[in-house]
Amino acid sequence: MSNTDFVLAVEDLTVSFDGFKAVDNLTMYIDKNELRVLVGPNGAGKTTVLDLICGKTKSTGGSIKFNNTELTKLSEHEIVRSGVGRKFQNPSIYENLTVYQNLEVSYPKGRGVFGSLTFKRTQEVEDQVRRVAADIMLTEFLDMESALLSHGQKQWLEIGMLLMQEPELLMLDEPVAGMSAKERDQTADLLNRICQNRSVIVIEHDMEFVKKIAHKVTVLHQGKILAEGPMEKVQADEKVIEVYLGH
Ligand SMILES: Nc1ncnc2c1ncn2[C@@H]1O[C@H](COP(=O)(O)OP(=O)(O)OP(=O)(O)O)[C@@H](O)[C@H]1O
Repeated sequence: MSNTDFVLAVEDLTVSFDGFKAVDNLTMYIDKNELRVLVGPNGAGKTTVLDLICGKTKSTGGSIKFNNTELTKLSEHEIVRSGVGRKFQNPSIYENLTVYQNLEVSYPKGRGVFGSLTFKRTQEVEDQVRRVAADIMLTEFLDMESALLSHGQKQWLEIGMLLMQEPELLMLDEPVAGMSAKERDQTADLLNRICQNRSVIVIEHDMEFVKKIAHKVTVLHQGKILAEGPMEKVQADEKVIEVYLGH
């Protein structure tokens, strides 16, 4: 495959589990600073696509290029180090640590030219913690034990822990599940802010929320792309209404 200007180029990606193709010859391109939403009925293959990109599941065929580096040959750890962050549905924060400490422990080790100068490094980490805390709306809560945060704030904290690593591609699986209407709106603002300097892929079922965030929507069905494009176009697509939106 040739090189592209896309941050992520997925081409002919396939994975089969005992002969069942959960992802079937999928081709999809994500731009720099694009926020793409994956939608589709249960079992369409959305989670499996993210699992393939982050290396949790190995593909049977096809290619995944991130900044023109082939990911399908790398380990999960190497994929994280190359700049891909993934958030699963359930928050995995350290409940007994403060918000500050959760962010601090997520700062990549061995980063930065001041590695040997402790005070400079400390300042570097502190600056990054404060920047991220502002992004995730938790500046006022930095000293609070994380167990005391609301469900929505815990989700934001986990996004913040990923942002500490400054990923160039961030993937989120149903980030607003269980959130209040207000928290959903705040999360939409948060995602619109953070995709200004990275690409983001979100799996989401809540179409009102999708409308607020999506630059483009990819509709998956039986491991294949049923439709792709701006929300208005996808929403008006007969096939999409039939297999997904009509329900
Ligand atoms: N490791 C696995 N082994 C066998 N089958 C799997 C595996 N992972 C996923 N599948 C199957 O692949 C299909 C796609 O699953 P996937 O979880 O990707 O769908 P989804 O679109 O994310 O659905 P949902 O909206 O329900 O999360 C399902 O039929 C699922 O049972």
